[in-house]
Amino acid sequence: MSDLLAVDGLGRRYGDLAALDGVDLRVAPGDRLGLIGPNGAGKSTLLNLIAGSLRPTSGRIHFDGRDITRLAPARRARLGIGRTHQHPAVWASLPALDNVLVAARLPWGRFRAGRRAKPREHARELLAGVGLTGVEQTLAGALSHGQRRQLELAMALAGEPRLLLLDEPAAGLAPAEVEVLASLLASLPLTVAILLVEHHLDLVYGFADRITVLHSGRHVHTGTVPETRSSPEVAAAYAGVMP
Ligand SMILES: Nc1ncnc2c1ncn2[C@@H]1O[C@H](COP(=O)(O)OP(=O)(O)OP(=O)(O)O)[C@@H](O)[C@H]1O
Repeated sequence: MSDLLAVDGLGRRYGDLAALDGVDLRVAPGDRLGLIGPNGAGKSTLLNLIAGSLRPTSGRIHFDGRDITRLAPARRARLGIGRTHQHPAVWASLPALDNVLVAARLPWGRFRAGRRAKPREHARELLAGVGLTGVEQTLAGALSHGQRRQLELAMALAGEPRLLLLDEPAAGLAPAEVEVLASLLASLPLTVAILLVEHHLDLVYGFADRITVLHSGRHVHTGTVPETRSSPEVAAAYAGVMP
């Protein structure tokens, strides 16, 4: 199958520090790719470069065959790249339902979900799909941290992305909430490819078809879950003994 996302030689420097150093990555439609690595490995940098909130200092990014390296984040979103953040980005003073409605009408949603005949019904369905029923009129700021994560996921899905970038969705969740998240991720449709950045390795191993490992800004491994579990390079990266 042809690539949905192709990342070639991607790099980002901060002065002398290479936060990301010549990384290649491929994501096919419907892929479930886990992106792991110890703290400071460059995972969020790679995700932000793909989303467009950060500009690379080297390399190219293609989405659906189009060079998006210099495109603004909203234009990438309109092409079908959705994301969630390490700290859920929701409008705290708006009810949960309105958060989804607004997300569906933003520039990237206008030509997709925002065109739906019954937007409120659709927004309710999206909330139910992420396990949020009965809190439609609750202000997002009054939701628990786990619920805000679920809400942000519904908001990202409102844009009907073809690629969804998830930045540490399990961070700050209680074990029971991680289980809810795992079933939620498993229920997402294969029309959306998912790139999951996560420190919760059991969650990644249960979810991903393939796993890419970064260390000190460099790609050290891509393989299946069993290959990743038994990789000496991965063990070394986590032991902090990679050169
Ligand atoms: N704005 C910045 N200025 C300087 N250095 C930065 C900046 N952002 C990131 N870095 C550095 O780039 C490297 C990669 O950071 P990044 O946040 O991508 O890692 P990560 O794998 O996501 O880490 P974590 O798992 O801790 O979130 C780190 O050494 C980090 O300190």
